[in-house]
Amino acid sequence: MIRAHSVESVRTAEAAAMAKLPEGELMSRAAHGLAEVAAARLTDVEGTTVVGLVGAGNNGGDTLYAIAQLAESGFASAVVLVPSAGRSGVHAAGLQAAESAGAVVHVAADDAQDAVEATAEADLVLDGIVGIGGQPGLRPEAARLVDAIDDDAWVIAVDLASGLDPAGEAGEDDAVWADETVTFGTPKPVHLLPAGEAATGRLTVVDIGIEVDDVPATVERLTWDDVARMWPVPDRGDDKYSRGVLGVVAGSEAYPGAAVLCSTAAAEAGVGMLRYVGTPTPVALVHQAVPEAVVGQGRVQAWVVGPGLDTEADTAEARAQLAAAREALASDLPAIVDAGGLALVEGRRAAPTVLTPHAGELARLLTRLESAPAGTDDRTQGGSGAAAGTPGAGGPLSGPADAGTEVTAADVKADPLRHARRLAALTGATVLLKGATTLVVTEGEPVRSQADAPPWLATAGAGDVLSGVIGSLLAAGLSPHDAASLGALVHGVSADRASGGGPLRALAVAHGIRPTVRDLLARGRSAPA
Ligand SMILES: NC(=O)C1=CN([C@@H]2O[C@H](COP(=O)(O)OP(=O)(O)OC[C@H]3O[C@@H](n4cnc5c(N)ncnc54)[C@H](O)[C@@H]3O)[C@@H](O)[C@H]2O)[C@@H](O)CC1
Ligand SMILES: [K+]
Repeated sequence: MIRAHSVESVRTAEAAAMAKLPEGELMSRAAHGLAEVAAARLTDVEGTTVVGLVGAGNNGGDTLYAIAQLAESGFASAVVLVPSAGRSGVHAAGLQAAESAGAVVHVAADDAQDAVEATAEADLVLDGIVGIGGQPGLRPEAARLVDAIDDDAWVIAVDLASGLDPAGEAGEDDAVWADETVTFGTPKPVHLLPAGEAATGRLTVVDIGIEVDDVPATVERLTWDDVARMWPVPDRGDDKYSRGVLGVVAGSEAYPGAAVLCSTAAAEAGVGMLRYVGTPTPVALVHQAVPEAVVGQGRVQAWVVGPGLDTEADTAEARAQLAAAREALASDLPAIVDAGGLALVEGRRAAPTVLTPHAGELARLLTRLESAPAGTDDRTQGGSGAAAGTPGAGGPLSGPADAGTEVTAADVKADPLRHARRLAALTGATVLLKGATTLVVTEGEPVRSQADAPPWLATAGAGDVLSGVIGSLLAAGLSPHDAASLGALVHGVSADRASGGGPLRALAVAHGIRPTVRDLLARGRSAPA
């Protein structure tokens, strides 16, 4: 698991480490690690010239010491001092070290053109304008230099790409776009969240000796090695019932394929037994594709409600299926609710719940639930009461200003984490927000952020497959938070393997789940203890 810590936690851990170490030791370790990565990349890109863009804080200090080391190693090295105060505005000892080692110093405030040219000529750029002390956005003097960076240059962000919000909450267009980020001690939230991940590029963490193992993370990412630890593996005493029976209420005459995709994925994920509830056409198709499925209601341990469900259909069979969906939602069993099922969500369920909207569905659901007058839904039923009867309240970022106003898909895309948190606060559910980076948000837990899938996965039916995988994990007893994030990981890896760099079909992703889980489990068995 990759764990990212808040700026506040990092500063506390740094202060504790600094108290035990000689002055300057942490910065020296950071700069040394940074210089080693920079030297390796200069060799990779057959470059000879490196320039460090140096801001006013310790991020600039790291950069100055790294440039000093690179200059001593024989690379043509320069620094561009960004602050308007020039030499007196940057880390003094770092500047002295860089100059003594032979680095050329350009002061942007004294000769802007000279600074721009030096930046444009570099094969490798170290972005040391701001780190965790930075406000989002770039000031004009910094932006001018960043614009001058050659398209072919390799850009290493020091700690984080300058201009990004270190917390990864606010999106920011005006930021450095790095090929790689070298961070210190632990990843920061910005590195793993949609607002910053793309501009972060490849992430390397340099160990500088700060202790964060016991500090709660703000953002987490499951990795391949977590699968063996978390996946429900049967033992000799298990039978199909003890392993988990999943009920699937999915598909319709209009969208029969969703039932096939969801049920196939659940079977591929190794569910103990599958009960399918649907209308005649999807029933016939599920029989063919998943002969082990049992049709009709019965005892289950968890439900999938909604893929391909047509809430407008008005035949007797469709009404019966819809009644089964409502019954499942009203039950005290874990449920994952997707697509058509989201229209049936009225507020809090008492039981563990995963909601899996895309941006448009999240927007519609928030708009509907937040505009519902207090007391008209079952929001108070068995919940913790944090948001009971008070639409929009309770979440750290949701407030009265948000309540009752229409939310659009564009709003959600611009600020996905905040909106996912709002829905989690409102429903008490785990919210899995689909996107290039999938967010899994549960109140009181670190956000899980998964980016395992190729863009080819943006294809019809992919969500039906995901809900089948997550449903099988809920039926096996995983928590909604673990089921959603582990499901997203395995779904993404299966998609990556099935794609192999080319087009992808949802059915191929579903059929890839079984070998993907097998290989990830085998990887866990062969990993050193
Ligand atoms: N504290 C420590 O012991 C360590 C800190 N390290 C480095 O120190 C960094 C944090 O240092 P600081 O707290 O000095 O903060 P920063 O270096 O991130 O920068 C803060 C300075 O930048 C200015 N600034 C803020 N936003 C700006 C913007 N948008 N554009 C231009 N200037 C802006 C502020 O006026 C302030 O002077 C970390 O990111 C890391 O690189 C490392 O050396 C490891 C050890
Ligand atoms: K930086």
